[in-house]
Amino acid sequence: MHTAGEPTRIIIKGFPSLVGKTLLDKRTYAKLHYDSVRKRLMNEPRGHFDMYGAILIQDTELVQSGEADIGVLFCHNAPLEGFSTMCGHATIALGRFLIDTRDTSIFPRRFLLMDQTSDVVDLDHVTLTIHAPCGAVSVSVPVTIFKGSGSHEPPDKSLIMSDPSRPVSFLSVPSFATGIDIFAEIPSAYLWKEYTSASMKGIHFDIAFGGAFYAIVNVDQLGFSPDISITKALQQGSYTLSSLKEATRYFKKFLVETSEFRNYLRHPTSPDLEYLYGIIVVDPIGYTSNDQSNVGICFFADQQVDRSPCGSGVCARAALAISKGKLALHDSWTYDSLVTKTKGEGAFIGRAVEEVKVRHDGRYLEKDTPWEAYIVEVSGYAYYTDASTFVLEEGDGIGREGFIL
Ligand SMILES: O=C(O)[C@H]1NCC[C@@H]1O
Repeated sequence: MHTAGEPTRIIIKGFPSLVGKTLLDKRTYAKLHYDSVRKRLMNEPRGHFDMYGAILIQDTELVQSGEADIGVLFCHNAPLEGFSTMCGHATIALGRFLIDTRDTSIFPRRFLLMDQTSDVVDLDHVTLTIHAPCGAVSVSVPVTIFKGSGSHEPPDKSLIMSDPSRPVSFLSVPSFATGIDIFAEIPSAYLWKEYTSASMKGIHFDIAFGGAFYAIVNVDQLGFSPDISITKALQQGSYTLSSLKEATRYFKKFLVETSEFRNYLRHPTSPDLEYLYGIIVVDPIGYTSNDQSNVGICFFADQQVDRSPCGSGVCARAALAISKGKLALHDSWTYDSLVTKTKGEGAFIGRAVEEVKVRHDGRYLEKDTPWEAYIVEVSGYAYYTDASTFVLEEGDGIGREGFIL
C-alpha cells in the first residue's frame, strides 16, 4: 500500500515467529536473529532504498490483556537499527488493510471488532487498537458496505470494508517536546557545504517525540535559503534534495555522536525508545494565519526520505507547536510533504486532542513524576498498490539479504 506516496509493505505471513514476553522483546529478537529476513524484504531486488515494512504480530502482551487487537513491528533500510518504534503512514495503511482482510489467521480479531454495533448498515467507522513498539495506537477507519455482485439481505459483517474516499485517523501515544530552541555550533568534523558557505555560527533546532524522536530544524538553520519555501527552492533549483540529504546526514551524525544531546532523547517509561530516528527539515514559515500548510521533509533511518508528511513526525511537531505556544490544544494544522505539496493531495491533518500526564518510571526523575504530553490525532489516506509473494531459492546468495546500491 502507499500513504501519500510512502510505501508500506505489509508482511502478513511467513516472518519467522519471534520469542519474547513483550513486543519490544520480540523486536530485539527479530533484530538479533532475523535481520536478514528484514533486509530481504526491504532491499533490492525485491525492494529499494526507501522501502518501508510493517510485520503483523498477532500475539503481544497488549493483545493478550485486551488492550490491543493486533501488534506490529515496523521496519526500513537502516543497516543496524532496522526496526522502528512508530510509523504513522503505515498505521493509516494498516487501518484499511485490517478492516478489509477476512482472513482470521492474519487478523484473528477482525470479526470481533465489528461487534461494537449490531446495526451494520449504519456503521460509519470501525475503531481498532494496534500495538506498536511505542505503545497502543487507536485507529479509526471509515467503513462502507461492499456492494458487489449478489444480494446480501440483510448485510453482514463480512461485507464491511474500508472506505477509501474518507481519511483514516489515529490517536498516537503521548507525544512531547524534550528540547526547545536548542543551539549548537557544529564542529569542523561534521560541517556540510551550505553551513560553511552561509558562514553559519550555529544552529537552532528542537527535539520532540511522537512515538520516535525527531530533531526538527528550519531549512534556513542548515544554511539553505530562508527566503523561499522548500518546494519552490527545489523546483527552481536553488538547492537540491541531495544537498538537504547530505546536510541532515551530517547534522544527525553530530547529534548522535555528541553526548550532551542524549539528554534530549529521554522517554519517561521506555529506554527502547530513546534514540534519534530522524531529522525533519521544515519550511522557514510556520503556524501563522497566512500559511496554509507547512512542508516538512523527514530524513529517517539511514537517510530514507519520507514521501509522506511523516505521521509520527506530525505527532512530535504538533506537541512541539503547543509547547512553543504556536498552536493550542484542538487546533488543526495541515502537514505537507514534498509529494503531497507537489501533487496537491494527501497532506496529513494533525491536532493535539488531549493533554496527558505520563508517570515517570524513576530512571531520571523521581518515580511517578508527571511528564506533560499530548495525544495527537493524525489523519490521511492510504491506497492499495499490489500483493506479492516472495521466495528465496537455495543458492541465491545475492537475494538472501538483498542489497542497496
Ligand atoms: O509516518 C511515519 O511516522 C513514518 N513514515 C516513515 C518514517 C516514519 O516512521
